[in-house]
Amino acid sequence: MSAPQIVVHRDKELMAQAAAARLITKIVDAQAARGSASVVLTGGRNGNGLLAALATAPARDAVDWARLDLWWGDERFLPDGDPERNVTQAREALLDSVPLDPARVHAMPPAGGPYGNDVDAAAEAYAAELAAAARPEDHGPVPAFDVLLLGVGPDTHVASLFPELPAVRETERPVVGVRGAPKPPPNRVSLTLPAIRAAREVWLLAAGEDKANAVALALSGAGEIQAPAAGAYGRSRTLWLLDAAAAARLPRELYPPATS
Ligand SMILES: O=C1O[C@H](COP(=O)(O)O)[C@@H](O)[C@H](O)[C@H]1O
Repeated sequence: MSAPQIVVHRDKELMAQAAAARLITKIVDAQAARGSASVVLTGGRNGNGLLAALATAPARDAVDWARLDLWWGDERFLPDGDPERNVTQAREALLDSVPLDPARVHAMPPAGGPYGNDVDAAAEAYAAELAAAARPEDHGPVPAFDVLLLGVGPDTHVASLFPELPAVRETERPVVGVRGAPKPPPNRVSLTLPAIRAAREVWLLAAGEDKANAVALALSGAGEIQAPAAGAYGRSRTLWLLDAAAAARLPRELYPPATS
């Protein structure tokens, strides 16, 4: 478990640009060290903002896109191509404009696809895909992702792990089907906290005043069942990337005065 580090930027645009620059460096370093890199994407406003910033970042061509595995932390269980699917939004923000290897883009199964409307079967299939990619040195059923991105919801949810719902209590399976999510759509597929914690680095993104209470709660000792974001951490690093509005209710002593 790594203790959270907090970085606060002036506004959400700067936060997205700085996070994109940080991610480029991390991917390039991982590719230099291990030949390829793996990143878990998130949906939501801040995750898509980061991808859009990456699409226009001057250094984006430093990444060898063909040697990058992309996974998702969660997906809205909707038909393929639905505009509300996280993968659809990621394609629009970035993925369609870079030369990825399609075999390394690991989207979660859609509703109405090979698993029909069975969200549990879709979750099991994604768990099997992750297990097939895990190497012995990863010591678990999922790869040791280089970076796992998470948006933080106003209710402290991360991926599709919502406060008090069964998915956030899961301690064995790496991927679960979610029903009855309080944010539409109700059916989702999500990595669980154990799978999230397999990542080398977990980066949590939050911008805007509607996230201020969630950020303060998660970073002030709340339990992960009540505040799922509090249970999201990486093996070697946990980074909270915030804008000033989202950090507004954090005790000032929790982060250095830097912020640009
Ligand atoms: O529905 C979802 O919401 C969260 C947070 O989204 P935001 O727009 O409030 O930042 C997101 O992280 C998750 O991937 C997505 O499915």
